[in-house]
Amino acid sequence: RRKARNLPPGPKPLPFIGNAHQIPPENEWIKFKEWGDEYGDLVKIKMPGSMLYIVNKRKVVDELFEARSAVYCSRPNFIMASLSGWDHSIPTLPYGQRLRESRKLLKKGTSPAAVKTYHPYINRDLPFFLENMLSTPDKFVEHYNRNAARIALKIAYGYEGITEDERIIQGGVKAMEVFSATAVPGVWAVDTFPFLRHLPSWAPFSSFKVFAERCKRITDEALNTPFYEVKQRLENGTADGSFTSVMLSTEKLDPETEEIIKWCATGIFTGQFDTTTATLSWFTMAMAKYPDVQKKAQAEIDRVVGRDRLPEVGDRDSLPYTWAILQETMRWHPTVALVPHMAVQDDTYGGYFVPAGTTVIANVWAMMHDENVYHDADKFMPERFCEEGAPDSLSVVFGFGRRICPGLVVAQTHMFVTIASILATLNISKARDNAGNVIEPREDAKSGVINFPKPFQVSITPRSDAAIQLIRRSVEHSKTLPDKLELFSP
Ligand code: HEM
Repeated sequence: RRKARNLPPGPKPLPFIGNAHQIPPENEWIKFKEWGDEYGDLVKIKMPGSMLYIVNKRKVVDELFEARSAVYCSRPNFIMASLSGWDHSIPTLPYGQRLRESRKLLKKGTSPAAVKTYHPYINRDLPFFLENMLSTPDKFVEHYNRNAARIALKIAYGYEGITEDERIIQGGVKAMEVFSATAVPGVWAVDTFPFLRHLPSWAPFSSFKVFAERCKRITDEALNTPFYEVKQRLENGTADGSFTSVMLSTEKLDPETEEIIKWCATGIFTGQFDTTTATLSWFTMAMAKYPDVQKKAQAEIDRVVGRDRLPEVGDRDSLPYTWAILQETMRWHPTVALVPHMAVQDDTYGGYFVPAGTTVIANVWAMMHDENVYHDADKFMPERFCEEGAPDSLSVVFGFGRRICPGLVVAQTHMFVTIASILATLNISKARDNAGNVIEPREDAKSGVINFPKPFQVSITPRSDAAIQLIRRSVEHSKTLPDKLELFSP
């Protein structure tokens, strides 16, 4: 049937391995964009035993993932991720009742109204983060990670205090490493040939099972521990306000609903820290490479917020240039560069046949580097988002249609205020080696689901003595505030 229909063009495949040998292990979105320029709106790629379509243009993604969202709403097989303990995670769920219920429940804790109740906590936590940046600036990635993880842990499970959280954070970091390695479409043979999962662990070609079993132990420990601790605390009457405690107390509980709540909490916890850390890492690189942008944003913050207090979540509307920096960061190096959806029924686009079950990958990086939309796309220029009618990047980088990221409000809120606070108090510049030569940060991404830059060095210093005093005063003030989250009503 497929032969009889008109399939889109694509690079010439080899027998058995298809195009696998032509896909680079890193920055593959650049290659996909080149193929888009050569072959058109839909590019067909053959992988061993499966077929992927790549979409590089926003108008096509709008047409498929937004206007025909009911068709392009599922996910490809993530059997390897599933065997590794991520079997009910929301991002890998196929479209269906379970996904709808999960998203409905998750929305109660991530809606704009719920996120408003997190503002005081996010504002309270920032001075501690800035203090860490002052004392060990070289560990900036770790500080981003810890700050995001603490906020995510607070929202998801209500944990308190840095030291207490550390063991849970370490577990979450490891679980996310497992996710990033196992949830990449087309990489694991078992995702293409599901029967392989039934091989016994000692059989030839089944080393993936031994790896998956090891991963599953890490994932189970990381994701079950915080959830069951909240349950225990609820029973003891000592649980703090959190998504999990609110949901376990207000939903009509049966084992399935409880399981859904557990995976929603996992979605909040693990959805936040890697994505935020990756985005803020690219922001840091941008500030080092583009000092004029940094100065302009600092001038805006000094003018609007002054130097006597830190920026807060509520300042967002009065800081359009700083907001444009967030938009430009997410355009320059989108956090999730490739977004896979799966068609649940046969479809056609531009005369080409899309069989049910085809994985269609939206190349967000290509859309954000389309020269017809964003001139000098490789350059970091927040000004482009200050112009009248500028095409929005935030409506693309968080995904599409029925699978759009449920955490986008909390993510944008947290990242914005973090960026504004850094700019208010710190200077970021290029690092120098021992001989005094400038070290140019390289725009290289690691491989994986989340687009992290490879490790790079910058210099982070306080803007002034007054900025150091402001951070110290704010830390003291934060210590007087409760390390608790206000409860949202579901
Ligand atoms: C920089 C921050 C973030 C970025 C760039 C981001 C981006 C994305 C993208 C592109 C998707 C896939 C959407 C699609 O398939 O069309 C997604 C899904 C998801 N995100 Fe986020 N995200 C971020 C933060 C968060 C946060 C803070 C949470 C939790 C509160 C979260 C939870 C989720 C969940 C649960 C899904 C799966 C949704 C589904 O498959 O139906 N994300 N995110």
